[in-house]
Amino acid sequence: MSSRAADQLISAAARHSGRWLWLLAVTALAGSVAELFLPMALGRTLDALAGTAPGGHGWLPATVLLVIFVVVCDALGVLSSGASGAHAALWLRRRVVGHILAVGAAMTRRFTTGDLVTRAGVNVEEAARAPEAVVTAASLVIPSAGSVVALALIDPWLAATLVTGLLAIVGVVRAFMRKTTAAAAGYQQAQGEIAARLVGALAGASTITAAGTQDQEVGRVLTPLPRLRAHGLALWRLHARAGVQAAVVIPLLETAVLAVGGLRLASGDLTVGELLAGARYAVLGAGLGSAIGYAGRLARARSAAHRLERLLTERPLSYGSRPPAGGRGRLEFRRVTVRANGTPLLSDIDLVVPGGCCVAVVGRSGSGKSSLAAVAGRLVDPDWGSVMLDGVPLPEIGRDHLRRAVGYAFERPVLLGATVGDAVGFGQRWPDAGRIHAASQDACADAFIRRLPRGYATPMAEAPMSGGQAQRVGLARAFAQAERLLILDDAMSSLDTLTERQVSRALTGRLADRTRLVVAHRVTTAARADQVVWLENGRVRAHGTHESLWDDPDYRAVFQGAS
Ligand SMILES: Nc1ncnc2c1ncn2[C@@H]1O[C@H](COP(=O)(O)OP(=O)(O)OP(=O)(O)O)[C@@H](O)[C@H]1O
Repeated sequence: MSSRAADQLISAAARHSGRWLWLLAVTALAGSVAELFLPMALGRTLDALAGTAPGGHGWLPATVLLVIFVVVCDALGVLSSGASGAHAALWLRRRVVGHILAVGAAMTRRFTTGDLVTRAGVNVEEAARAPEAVVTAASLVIPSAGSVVALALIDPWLAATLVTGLLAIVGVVRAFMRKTTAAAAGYQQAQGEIAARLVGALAGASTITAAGTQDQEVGRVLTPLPRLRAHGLALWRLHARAGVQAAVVIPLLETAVLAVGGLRLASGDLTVGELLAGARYAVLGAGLGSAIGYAGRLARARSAAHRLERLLTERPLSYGSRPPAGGRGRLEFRRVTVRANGTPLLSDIDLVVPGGCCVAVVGRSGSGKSSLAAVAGRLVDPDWGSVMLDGVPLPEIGRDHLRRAVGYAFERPVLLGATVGDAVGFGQRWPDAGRIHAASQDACADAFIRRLPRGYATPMAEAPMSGGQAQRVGLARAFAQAERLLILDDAMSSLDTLTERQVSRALTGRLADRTRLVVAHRVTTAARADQVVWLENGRVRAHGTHESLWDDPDYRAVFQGAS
C-alpha cells in the first residue's frame, strides 16, 4: 500500500477541514512569531531597567502586550484544532461510509463487518487528526528557525551551538515517526480483528449460548489481544524512549548555549541582556523537541489513513444513464463467470430467461444459486461476461431505473425503515400506500401487519417479528419495488407450507407480469415454475421444465431432504 495515497487522503481531509484549519495555521504562525519577539523584548526591558541601554521604558508594556497576544493565540489554537479535526472527520466519514455502501456486497466479501466498522469509526477519527498535527508541528519549525536567525544576530557561536542540537532533535523525531507508523499499523490491525471476531460472535449469540461456549468464545474473540498488547507496548516504549532522548537533548542544548554565552559574556562580546535573550532563544529553539507528541499523532493518523485508503481502492458499482429498453424483463447471461479469492463461484453461465417467465434456480447447497441471483440484478458484477435486461447490459442502466426495475427478497431480510410501512416501501422514492398494501397482501403480510398495535404505522422497534414474518415483509418490499424482474433468493424458506402456497399463487398470478427468478430448495416451487435452471458446481447442469428433468435421478436427489 502506498504511503503517497494515504498522504493524498490526508491532504484532501485537510482541504475539507474548513476555515478552522486556516484559523489554526494563522494563530499558530502569529503565536510563534510573537513568541520569537518575546525574548528580545525581555532582554531590552532588562537592559533598559539596568540602565545599560538608552530610552527603553516603552519595552515593558510592549512585553506585556506580547504575552497577552501569545495567550490569545494559544486559546484560539486549541479551539480551531478541535473544530478542524471535527470537520475533517465529518468529511472522511461521509466519504468512507458512502464508498462502503456504493461498493455494496463486494465490500463485505473482502472485509468483515467488524473490520469495516473499526475503519469507518476509530480509524476515521485517527486520520482526521492529521491535518491539525501537520499544521501545529509545522508551526514549531518557525520558533526554531527564528531562534537560529536571532541567535546569529546576537552571536554566531550561539547560533552554531543551537543548530548542532536541533539536528540531533530532528534525527530523533524522524526515527520515532518511522517506527511509530509501523507499530500503529499493527495496533490498528489487531483492533480491527478483535472487532471482526466480536461482531461474528454477536451474530451467533444464540448458538454460543445454546452450545454453552461463552468462555471459549471470549478467548477466541480476544485471540489478537497479545498482539494488540505487544504493539501498544511498542508504541509506549517508542514514546518513552523519544521522550527521554528529548529530555536529555533539550536541557543539554540549552546548557550548551548558556555555557557558550557565558564564555562570550566573560570575554566582553555579549551584554547581560544579550545573554538573557540568547538563553530564552535557546529554550524557544529547542521547543522543536515537543514535535515528538505531534509526530506520534501524525504517525497513527498516517497508518489509519492507509487503512481507509485500502477501502477506497475497492471499485464501487458505477451506473450508466440508460433506461431499460422496452420489454417484459428478458434476462440474458453471456459467459458469466464470478470468482472469489481465485475460486470460481460461477463459470461460463450462458442462459436466457424469457420476459415474464418464472424460473426456479435449484441445485445442491453451495452450487452457486445465490451467486447467480446476485449477478442477475447487479448486486455484484461478474468478473467476466455480461448480464442483460431486455437487451441492455446492466452496467449501462441508470441506478434509479435499475433499482425500480429489479426487486430482491432474501432469506434473512434486513428490514430498514422507521415503521413497518416504511420497511415495505423502502427503496421507493415516493412510497405509495396502495402499492404497499397490495404487495403486502401478495406476500401474506397484510393481515399480521394490520394486527400490530398501529398497523403499518407501527415503529419497527415495536414490531418484533418471527423469521417467517420478516421474510413476508421482505417479500412485500420486493413485490412493491420490482417493475420488471423479481429475484427471490431462498426468500420463502421460513414460510409454512400454506403461506408458501399462497405466495406462490400470487407469484404465478398477480405478479406474473414480470420475470421471476426464484432460488428454491423445495420441489413444489420447482414444479410450479415455467422453467428450472439446475446448477452444479457453479455451472448450468441442465435447463428445462421440471417434468422433463424429473426423470434424472441426480435431479431428484437435489430435493432429497427438502419438502
Ligand atoms: N464471499 C464469498 N467468498 C468466497 N466464497 C464464497 C463467497 N460467497 C459464496 N462463496 C462460495 O461460493 C459457493 C456458492 O455459494 P452460493 O451462496 O452461491 O451457493 P448456494 O447454491 O446459494 O448455496 P445455499 O443453497 O447453501 O444457499 C459456495 O461454495 C460458497 O462457499
